[in-house]
Amino acid sequence: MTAFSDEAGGPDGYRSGFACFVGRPNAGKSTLMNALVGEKVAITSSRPQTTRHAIRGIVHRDDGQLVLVDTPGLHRPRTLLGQRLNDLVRTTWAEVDVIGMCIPADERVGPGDRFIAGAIAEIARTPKVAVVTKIDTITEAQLAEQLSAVAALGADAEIDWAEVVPVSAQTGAQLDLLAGLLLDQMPPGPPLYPEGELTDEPEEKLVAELIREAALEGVREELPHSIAVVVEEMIPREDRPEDRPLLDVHVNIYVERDSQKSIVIGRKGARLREVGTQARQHIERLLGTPVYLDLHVKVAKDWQRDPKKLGRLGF
Ligand SMILES: Nc1nc2c(ncn2[C@@H]2O[C@H](COP(=O)(O)OP(=O)(O)OP(=O)(O)O)[C@@H](O)[C@H]2O)c(=O)[nH]1
Repeated sequence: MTAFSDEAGGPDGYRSGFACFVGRPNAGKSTLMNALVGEKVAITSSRPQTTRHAIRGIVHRDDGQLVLVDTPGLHRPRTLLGQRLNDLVRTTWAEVDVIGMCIPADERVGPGDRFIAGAIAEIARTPKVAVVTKIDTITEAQLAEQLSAVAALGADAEIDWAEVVPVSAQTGAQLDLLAGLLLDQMPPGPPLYPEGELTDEPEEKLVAELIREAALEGVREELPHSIAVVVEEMIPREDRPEDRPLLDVHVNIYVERDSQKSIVIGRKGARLREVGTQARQHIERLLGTPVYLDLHVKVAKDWQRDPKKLGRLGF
């Protein structure tokens, strides 16, 4: 008997993978994730990113590792960026190993829940667990009723719930059970995040994309493909109080010509400031942390035609 299985390279019976929680506003997602992880983990204080998703926290157990990732909310998309964010939400859903849908015990199942159930139903291959939250607020009889409403919600959306689990993040009831059931949906494998190991490049690409979108907004005609965005550095600001982290994000925006540089910067820098404000909000939403965004506009002459420059710009 060896301590590690051959195929997976992890300890025997050990599972690991990604989970995300969805649910309408106020469903108790954040409270649940914090309770599962045990303590508030600011994304900047531990940034073991190997996916492009913001990691909310990691549940370490003897039998496995559960990585909880954050998704921004699904919106009615009004802009291209909004559309992007929705795509991002769906991409996250499709890439995790299990989706937990939170439904509060103390509110009737409604249109908001049906909208989300319909959307996750489209992610056909990913197992879905229904989590009835805040059960400390209701009686057993009410819980029984809510459980049948949740079963009906699944049936209507053609979701086959892998599990339906009532929990309370407040009292801690059934949290351990939930973690175990989520872990059951994970593939066998070694821990995904050995402590201290970081590779956050893919996340930086995503941040770069958000900035590029914001920079192109309104000037797409003038500089269709002439903008490249490179995130030079993302580092947590030192000497910040633990509950008030700040992530410094240093970014270069490359254009091909001086004339394009002035377009991006705008009159007295007004446009660039606007781009920064807009992009920062989206980045903060994505990463779940306050961000200081430092944007510089540089000219890389004809970068689109220069293979060396293209390489440096990440193409
Ligand atoms: N009694 C009780 N209240 C809870 C529980 N979990 C969450 N709440 C409360 O429900 C409210 C919403 O919880 P959140 O965790 O912020 O919900 P959310 O789904 O993350 O909300 P959004 O960020 O708006 O999407 C908060 O006031 C919580 O304190 C629980 O288990 N029991």
